[in-house]
This record gives sequence, structure tokens and C-alpha cells, in this order.
Amino acid sequence: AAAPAPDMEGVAAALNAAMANGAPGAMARYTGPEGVRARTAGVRDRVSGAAMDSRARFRVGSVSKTFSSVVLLQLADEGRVELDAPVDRYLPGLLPDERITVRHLLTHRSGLADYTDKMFAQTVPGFESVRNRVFGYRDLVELSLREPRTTEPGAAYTYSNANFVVVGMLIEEITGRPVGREYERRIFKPLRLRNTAYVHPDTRIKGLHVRGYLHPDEDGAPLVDSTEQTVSWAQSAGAVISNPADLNTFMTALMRGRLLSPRMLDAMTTVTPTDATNTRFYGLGLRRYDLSCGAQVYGHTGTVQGYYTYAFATRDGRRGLSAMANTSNRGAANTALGGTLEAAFCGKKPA
Ligand SMILES: C[C@@H](NC(=O)[C@@H](C)NC(=O)CCCC[C@H](NC(=O)C[NH3+])C(=O)[O-])C(=O)O
Repeated sequence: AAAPAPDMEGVAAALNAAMANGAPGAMARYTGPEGVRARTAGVRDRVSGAAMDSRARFRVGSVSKTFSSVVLLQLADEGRVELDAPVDRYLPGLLPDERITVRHLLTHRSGLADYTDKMFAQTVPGFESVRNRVFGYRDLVELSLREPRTTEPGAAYTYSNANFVVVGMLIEEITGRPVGREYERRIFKPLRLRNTAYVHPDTRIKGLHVRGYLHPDEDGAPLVDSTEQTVSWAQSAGAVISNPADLNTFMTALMRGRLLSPRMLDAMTTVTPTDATNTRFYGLGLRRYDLSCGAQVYGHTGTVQGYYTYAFATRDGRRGLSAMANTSNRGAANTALGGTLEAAFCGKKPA
């Protein structure tokens, strides 16, 4: 059946719901056979009052994991890394268990603990303690290895930023180049993503951008402007900057086979369930959400201080949606923002 037209009023309602739940602003951009549709709400800057702008850049958080996964899978397509080889073959001695394979990293089944749980147990103090720090990859792996492993290698899905820190190390080890350079030459340049950048450890977002606002843990405490930070605590797991149009271009081009061989794209989109709802799945650095109308959308979510992101596309790459709310540490705002997916990909609810 032909896909339903996007329900842009429903998208706008989801943006307003994100604002009602604590986001100063939000925006979404749909691309499909009907053309491009964008909606904005609220402000991108609480001090100047500047309105949200769908061209503006922001921190995409874990959507960075899909960029990192694409680079590593291109290296696999080139025969320079084997997904089922132990990480130990490429980074000898880094990890304490040689059963951990490259594929375990990409599927969050390595058992490596997520160091951000402790790092950000207290949201604002944790953020303030790292926002200007520059970590080496090994510092972050060390932080992870201080915690007990969460599963036997391959046995279960347990999400961890540490996995994609090691993916960044693999990319640099195999190519001999910084991960940012590989993003540029393999993804940003070929797809002409002119509003996408990897500037770690620079703390600024250059050009027209959204300011991000972090909710403290204490009820009623004022929002913290978290726009400037190194995101060195995440790097290849979360430090990419982009904008809605570039995220649509990236996810739809990925699904159309512009970045990987058909075999590798099939591997990337081969998913396993991540929870009991059987509507959320994970492949190789890629999420799949199964929506109420039967649509299956592939992409990633992102959470970095001051920014919630969704960036998804249909498997045929004909339709895409990216959405952002400029707040975080406020789950209800994130859930509300997620409502843009149902509205965009399932269209108007039957009356
Ligand atoms: C979940 C998401 N993951 C990511 O995007 C990665 C890069 N972000 C995190 O791990 C969250 C770090 C804490 C955020 C902070 N929370 C706290 O500090 C809680 N105490 C905040 O909300 O800004 C994803 O894969 O979709």
C-alpha cells in the first residue's frame, strides 16, 4: 500500500508537547515523495528569544554512532576489518576478554560497562566536571573497565557508549587517520553534508545553531545553558554536529545503499529486540522502530546535554524524518518528541 502522507499537524503537536514538557524549542523536518515539510516551535536561544530555525545546527549525540558504524562497515566492505574477529586482533591488549568481537561492539553485546552512568549520576555536577575536559579514548575505556561487565560477550544487548568509543579507536587504528577525517572523506563530503561537522575537542558550534538547555535534577532549578562543551566524554559515540536536512540526507542515502554494499547494509539492518515491547530493535549501530501502522523505520536517537534528537528513514530511503528538542534530562520531553515519528510515517490517525 502506498505510504500515507505525513501528518504535519501531528508533527507540530508533538513539538508543542515537547515544549509543554520542558523544551524551550523543537523542530522536525520530513522528506518524502510529497517533498520536504518542516515545522518549528519555540526558541533556539532563550536569551535573545531567536525563534527555532530548521536550518540550525545542533549536537546529535548518539546519532554519531551510526556515522561511526558506517565508517567501520565501509572498512569491512574493503576487507580491512572482519566483523567476527576479536577486537584483540586490531587493538591487542585493550580489552580484558578476547572473546569480544567487532560485531559485539556494533550491537551493544560486548558487556563493556557504560561509564556515563557514574559520570552523570548527578546531572549538572557531572556535566560541569567534564564539559571542558579532553579525554583520550583509552581514558574512557579505562573508566568502563573499572565497572563490572554487564554480560558475557554476545549473550545480551546492553547499551554502552564504551562500545562506540572502541569503534572510534578501531577506525583510527585501521586507517591511521583521526575519526573526524574519516567521517569527512567517507560521508560528509560525498553526501555534501555542509552543515555536519566533527570538531572535537572544540567546544563551539559554528554557524547558525541551536543553544541547548539542560534540566538540573532538582525540581524547579533553573535550566543550565549546555551549548558549549567538548563532548570528549563521547567522541565517536556522540560528538557529531549536524542539522535536520543533513540528517535526512544521511539516513535516506544510507538506506538507498549510497554508503555500503547491499550485503553490508543488510547486515547493518539485521536487528534483534532491545526490550520486551518487540517494537524497538538494534542492528549494527542502527535502531529500528516498528510504528503502530506497521511502518518500520531505521535510524538513531541522541541525547547529549541540552539536545534530544531523532533521525530515522524507511528501509527504501524514500522517506525520512529528523527531529530535535533543545533540552535533556527530561524524559517526558524526549518521549513527546518521539511522537513526530508516528505522525510523519503513519500519517493522520483514522478518525
Ligand atoms: C540514549 C542515547 N545515548 C546517547 O545519545 C549518548 C551519547 N548519551 C548518553 O549516553 C547520555 C549521557 C547523559 C545525558 C544526560 N543525562 C543525565 O545526566 C542523567 N543523570 C542528559 O540527559 O543530558 C541514545 O543512544 O539514544
